[in-house]
Amino acid sequence: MVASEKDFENAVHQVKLLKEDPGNDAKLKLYALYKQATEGPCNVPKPRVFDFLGRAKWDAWTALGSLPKETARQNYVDFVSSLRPSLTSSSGEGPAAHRSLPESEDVVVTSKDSITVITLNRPAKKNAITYQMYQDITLALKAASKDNSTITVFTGNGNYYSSGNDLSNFSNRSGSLQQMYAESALTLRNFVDSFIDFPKPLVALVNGPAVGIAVTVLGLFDAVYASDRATFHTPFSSLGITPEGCSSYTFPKIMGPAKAAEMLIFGKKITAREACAQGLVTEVFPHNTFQKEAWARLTAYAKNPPKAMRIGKQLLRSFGKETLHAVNAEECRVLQERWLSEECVNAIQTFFSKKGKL
Ligand SMILES: CCCC/C=C/CC(=O)SCCNC(=O)CCNC(=O)[C@H](O)C(C)(C)COP(=O)(O)OP(=O)(O)OC[C@H]1O[C@@H](n2cnc3c(N)ncnc32)[C@H](O)[C@@H]1OP(=O)(O)O
Repeated sequence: MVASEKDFENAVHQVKLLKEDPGNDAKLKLYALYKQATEGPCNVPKPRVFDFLGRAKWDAWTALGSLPKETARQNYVDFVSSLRPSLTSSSGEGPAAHRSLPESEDVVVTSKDSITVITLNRPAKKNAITYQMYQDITLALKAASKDNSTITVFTGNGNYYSSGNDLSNFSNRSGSLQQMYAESALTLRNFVDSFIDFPKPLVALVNGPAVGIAVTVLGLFDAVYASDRATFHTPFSSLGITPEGCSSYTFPKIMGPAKAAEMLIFGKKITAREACAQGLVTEVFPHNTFQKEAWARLTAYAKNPPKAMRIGKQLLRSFGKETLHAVNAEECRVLQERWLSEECVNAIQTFFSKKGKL
C-alpha cells in the first residue's frame, strides 16, 4: 500500500511528538527522506567543509539519489512507525496509548465509577486551549477509547468551561508562518478527528461560559449538560476566522440554518437555556446543584451494559462519519488561510493590547 498525503503529514506530526531523541542517524534519515518526499532529489549546493551538520544532511539527502517522491514518502512513514516506542503516539497504538493518565497539568485525566473524566485545568486563563493541550486532549481521547471506562466526560476547572483557542498559540512558536499554520491546521484536524471517531458515549459538563472551539465540538458529543451560568459563544467573524469543529455541518443540522448562522457568522452569544431550546444542550441545571445532579445522572448511566451503549452510539453516528471527516478537512484548510489574513492578525493584536474582549 502507498502512503497517502495524510499518512505522511501524520508521520511528520508524530516526529514532533517524539519523547526521546532517536539519535543522529535516525534524525538524518528522517531529514533526508522528508526532503526527498517533498522536494525530490537534492537540489542545493554542497555546504562548506566546516559546516559539519549541513554537510551531514546534504550527504544523507544526496545519498537517496533519484528515489521517487512517493517511495521516499512511504519509507518515511514506515521509518516513523518503526520508531513508535519512543513516540507519544497519537495513533492510539503503542505503549503511550495505554497510559491511564497523560502527564499534563493543563489537561487532567481521572477515573471514577467507570467514567473517564478529562478536565481542562487552566483556570487562571479561563481554560484557554494551548497548542500542547490540543495534542494532550487528542491523546487523552485515544487512551479513553481503549480504557475500561463506559463513558467519557469532558469538563473545565474554575468558573469557565473554556475560552477556546489560546490566542497566543501563534505568537510563541518558532519556524516560518506558513509552516506554523500548516502544523496548526494538522493538529486541529487530528484533534477534531479524535472527537468524530470517539467510540464510547461522550458527555460534556459545561460548568461555565464556553467560547470558540470549546463550543463547536459540542456538536460531536452525545450529551451536553450545562450549568445555568454557561453561555455559548463563537465569535469567529470578529476574530477574522471561520467555523471549525465540524460546526459548519453539525450546527445547521442541530439548530437549523438560521440559528446556526446567528451563532457562527454573526457571533451571537446564547445562554444555556437558549442552547437547550436549540438542541445543542441536552439539559440545564441550576449552578448550585449542577455537579450533584449531573453526576447522579452520569453514575446511573455508566451502569448500563457498555457494549450496548457503544453499539448504540455506532448506529447513531457511524453513517455521517465520512462527511464529518470531509467537513473537518475543509474547515481546517480554510482556517489555515484565514490565520494569515489581516483581519485575523489585527483581531489577535487587539485582544492582547487589552482593547478587545468578547
Ligand atoms: C490551533 C487550533 C486553533 C483552533 C481555533 C479555534 C477558534 C476559537 O476558539 S475562537 C475563540 C478564541 N477565544 C477568544 O477570543 C476569547 C478571548 N478571551 C476573552 O475575550 C476574555 O478573556 C474572556 C471573555 C474569555 C474572559 O474575560 P475576563 O475579563 O473574565 O477574564 P480575562 O482577564 O480576560 O482572562 C483571564 C486571563 O486569561 C487570559 N485569556 C482568557 N482567554 C484567553 C484566550 N482565549 N487566549 C489567551 N488568553 C486568554 C487573559 O488574557 C487573562 O490573562 P492575564 O491574566 O495574563 O491578563
